[in-house]
Amino acid sequence: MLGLSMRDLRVSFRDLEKPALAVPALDIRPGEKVAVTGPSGSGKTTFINIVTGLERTRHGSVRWSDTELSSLSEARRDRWRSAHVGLVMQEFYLCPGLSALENVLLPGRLSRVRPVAELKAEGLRLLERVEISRPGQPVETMSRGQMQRVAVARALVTRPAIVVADEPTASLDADAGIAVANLLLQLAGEAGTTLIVASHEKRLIERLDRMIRLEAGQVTRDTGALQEMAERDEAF
Ligand SMILES: Nc1ncnc2c1ncn2[C@@H]1O[C@H](COP(=O)(O)OP(=O)(O)OP(=O)(O)O)[C@@H](O)[C@H]1O
Repeated sequence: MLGLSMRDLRVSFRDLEKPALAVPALDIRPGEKVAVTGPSGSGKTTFINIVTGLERTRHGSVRWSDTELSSLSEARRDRWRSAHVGLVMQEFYLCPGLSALENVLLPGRLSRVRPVAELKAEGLRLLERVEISRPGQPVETMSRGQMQRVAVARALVTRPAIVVADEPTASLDADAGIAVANLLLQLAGEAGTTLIVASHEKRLIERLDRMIRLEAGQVTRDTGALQEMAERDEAF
């Protein structure tokens, strides 16, 4: 179980007057399910890239339990990510020419975190759970909803402590989007995974424990923090 502690984070890009993301302090508990929302350009993808180590932290601290991401080289961040993070992106990033099962097994095979036979059994189990009945079907012949369900199975196959999804329902129609969201929440819930989802989808957001809203790179609302404040006030 991994929790996040972010302090004094600032992400700036060249030609941008203000930081794309500025977060003085933010904590996410192990196993917490968090939505990150906000208008276009508010910093959601930047947030996702920082917490997964896809983007290097140059200013401030981003710590997942004992691992300080800002002090790791790119190669070490890549290794840490393949051991601990399952990713679901808007554009699935599946490999055409490979079957659903082969796609699901790919990140696990590369990171070698589990023996191949175990990985394959887990891959088949997850594909069944996401209702993919033909594991041998080439992914390029699947519907978009099916492709995203394969991507969900792939994100979970190594039993990562953290699952991060960037707009996982955005390129799907409403029904397929809800089906994917349900599966993501269900499977992450069963595994006790810390879940961070950037999304505009109201029906997804309202089912998570907490909502962090970003505007122009700043946290303008944090329902988790509000809840904690209310609990503290009650204790007085
Ligand atoms: N590599 C980069 N170079 C320069 N500016 C960048 C870069 N990446 C992001 N930005 C800028 O940082 C800001 C935040 O972008 P980000 O992609 O995080 O927003 P977002 O909330 O995910 O938006 P959307 O909902 O449209 O995907 C934007 O102003 C964007 O143009």
